[in-house]
Amino acid sequence: YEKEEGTLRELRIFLREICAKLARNRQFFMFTKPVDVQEVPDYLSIIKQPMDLETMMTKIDLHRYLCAQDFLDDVDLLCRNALEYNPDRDPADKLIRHRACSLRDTAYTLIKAEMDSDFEEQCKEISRAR
Ligand SMILES: CC(=O)c1nc(NC(=O)[C@H]2CNCCN2)sc1-c1cc(O)cc(O)c1
Repeated sequence: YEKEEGTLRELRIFLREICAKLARNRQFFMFTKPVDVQEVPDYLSIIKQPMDLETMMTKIDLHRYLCAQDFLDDVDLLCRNALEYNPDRDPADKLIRHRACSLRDTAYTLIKAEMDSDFEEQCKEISRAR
């Protein structure tokens, strides 16, 4: 059991570094904090499950991610929300869609490049057993 806790601790350290790296990228500034409903009043009428990088960092500390794919599921949600809220040919919409896709691709590439595949397998095994 202690070994499992060690594995999950290592996963949290790894995910914090990935999340911090994404949040440092100025291209992703609009995804770093929850959408401000003062600025974007109709947001919650369109997007039912908001997600952002600050919320994801908090979820790491709350032990809500038991494997890297759980984290990437929230990256996918963040990206889908941006595509849904910004569907038009309007250049502002296109730019936000492009940035959202770039964030998603960057997250997958960083994790695949820096994560041991059998480490992720161990995490998934722990996740399945709980
Ligand atoms: C994150 C997101 O999906 C988002 N989308 C926007 N879209 C628009 O403003 C498009 C919508 N169609 C008409 C032309 N404007 S603004 C915005 C946003 C940006 C921030 O800097 C902070 C924040 O909280 C939210």
